[in-house]
Amino acid sequence: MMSLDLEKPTMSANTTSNATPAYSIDMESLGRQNRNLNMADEDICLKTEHLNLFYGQKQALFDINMSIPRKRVTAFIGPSGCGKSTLLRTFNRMNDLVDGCRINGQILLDGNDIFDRGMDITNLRRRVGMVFQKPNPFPKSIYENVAYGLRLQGINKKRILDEVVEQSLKGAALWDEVKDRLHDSALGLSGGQQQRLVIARAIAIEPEVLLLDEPASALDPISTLKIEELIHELRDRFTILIVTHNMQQAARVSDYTAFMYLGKLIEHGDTDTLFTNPKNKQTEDYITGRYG
Ligand SMILES: Nc1ncnc2c1ncn2[C@@H]1O[C@H](COP(=O)(O)OP(=O)(O)OP(=O)(O)O)[C@@H](O)[C@H]1O
Repeated sequence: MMSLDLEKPTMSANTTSNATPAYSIDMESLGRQNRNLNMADEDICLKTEHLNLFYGQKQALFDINMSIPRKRVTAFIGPSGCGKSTLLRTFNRMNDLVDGCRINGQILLDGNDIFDRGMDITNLRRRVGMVFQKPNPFPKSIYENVAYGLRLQGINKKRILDEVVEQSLKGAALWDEVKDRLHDSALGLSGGQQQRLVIARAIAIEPEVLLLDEPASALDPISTLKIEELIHELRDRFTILIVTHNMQQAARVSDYTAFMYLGKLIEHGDTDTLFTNPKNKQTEDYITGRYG
């Protein structure tokens, strides 16, 4: 069982410059296991190369170069406005929908540039699913929410839909709670259930990558815990990228963590090392609560 300490991370009282930093995250108490990961051994799913992003005149991302390993959980942390959500949204080209947004550089998904002219955006978004902060089920039944992506692909056979709906709801740890009311409106579910439904809808079409933009920040602590447990269960099937304001959550759920500051990627490494032995002073200042 993971720790349920979901409050804002405790900030360090020990901020004198020469003292041993008192890290605000106690990795041992989080109950996570050190997985001894090494980026050099990983199979890379996504890679950014010299990625810059501008909203009009304002540059929001600066020369981001990072490799994201397949079937691992990567957390993005950093102070408000540092570009976490912006970066997350570039991976399925959601920023294309923002007026005046301009991008240069590359993002490679399985080695292919997602900005290539030949890239089919609908197919990209099928391969790279996204879940937002606020649960957004469609005003349809629970069943139809999960079946939605398959129906879009022209799959209407009841036997197949039934099977995928059941497997996806089980995969999202929601089946037991809804199996007797699959044809009721999804809007009647609690916020936490709605968020798991949205995750079921996302995984029903078997994406390679799941982008989670603060998926638990609108939820109560118990629902938050369920989402975190779900991320643990899904990590073997999908490459998961999660933006979170909560450092403890990042430390609990992720294999790798990326720390961003003012639109730059400051440090990216395995979560155990980043939270216990950061290489960069700015990362250390952030995780010891000196700013943010
Ligand atoms: N649609 C937009 N148009 C113009 N500027 C934007 C837009 N979206 C974000 N920005 C700006 O880009 C910068 C990065 O914002 P972003 O939301 O990516 O940061 P964040 O780290 O996710 O912040 P938070 O933790 O507060 O959600 C901010 O300065 C923000 O004001």
